[in-house]
Amino acid sequence: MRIDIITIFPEFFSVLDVSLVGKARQSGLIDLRVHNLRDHTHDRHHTVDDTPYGGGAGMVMKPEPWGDAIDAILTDVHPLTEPTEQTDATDAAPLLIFPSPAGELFTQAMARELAEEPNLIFGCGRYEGIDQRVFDHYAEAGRVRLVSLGDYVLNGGEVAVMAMIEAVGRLIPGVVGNPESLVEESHEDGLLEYPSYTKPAAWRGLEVPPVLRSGNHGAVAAWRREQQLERTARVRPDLLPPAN
Ligand SMILES: CC(C)N1CCN(Cc2ccc(Cn3ccc4ccc(-c5n[nH]c(N)c5C#N)cc43)cc2)CC1
Repeated sequence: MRIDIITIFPEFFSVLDVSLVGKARQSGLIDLRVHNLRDHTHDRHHTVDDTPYGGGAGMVMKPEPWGDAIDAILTDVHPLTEPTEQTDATDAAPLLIFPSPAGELFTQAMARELAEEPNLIFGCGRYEGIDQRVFDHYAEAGRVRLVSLGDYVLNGGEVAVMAMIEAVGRLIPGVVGNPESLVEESHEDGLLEYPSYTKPAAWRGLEVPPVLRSGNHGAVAAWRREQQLERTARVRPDLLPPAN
C-alpha cells in the first residue's frame, strides 16, 4: 500500500518511522510519503491560507496549493487504468481522505475498507479548514471521503491521520506479527474486548479470575464472551447488537 500525506507540519509524522508502521515502511509493506503543502506555494511567504468569503473568524486554506500538491501525487501514483468490465476508472483512482469535524465517523469497519485500498492520500487541514472546492473538484474525478475521529474539536487533521494510519496499517497483512491478534480485538466483532490478565496469579491482593487458569478452553471462551457483553452494555450500549 502506498500512503501519501499532505500537511504543513511534515515533522509531525516523523514518529511513523518507529513501531509497527516504521517496520512496515522499512520492509516495503507500506510506502509512506509525507509532502509539505508549502512546497506547492509560489509566493515569498509560502501562503496557504486567507480570510473566509462571507466573513467569520479565522482563516481558510487556499485551494491552489492543495490542487498543485494533489495533482503532483496523482501524476506520480500509477496512471488511471483503462476501465474494464470488472473495474472502472474510479476503482483505480487513489482514495482522498480529509479529516474534518464534519466528516463521517471513523470506525473499525472503515479501517478495514481503507486497508483494501492500494493508494491512500490523506490531506491534513489546519486553520478553519480547507476551501470546499478542493473536495468538490476531486470528488468529480475520483473518490473523496471526509472523515472525523469523533465528536470533539482538534486543531487540525494530523492527529486524525496518525490514528487512521495506525488503525489501517495494522490490518495490512504482514504488518502485525501474529494475525491471530487481529481477530479477537475490540470492535472486530462489534463488541468491546474482554479484560486481559498475565502473571503473576496474584498481585496486590488481586487474583486472576480462576476460570482463566482452569485449562477449560470452552469455559474460558464463554467467560470472555460474557465479559465482552457486560462491558459493552455498561460502557457502550450503542454497540450492542439489536435484541432479536
Ligand atoms: C463558526 C465558525 C467560526 N466555526 C469555526 C470552527 N468550525 C469547526 C472547526 C473546528 C476546528 C477546526 C480545526 N481543523 C482544521 C482542519 C481539521 C481537520 C480535522 C479536525 C477535527 N476536529 N475534530 C475531529 N474529530 C477532527 C477530525 N478528524 C479539525 C480541523 C476546523 C473547523 C465550526 C465553525
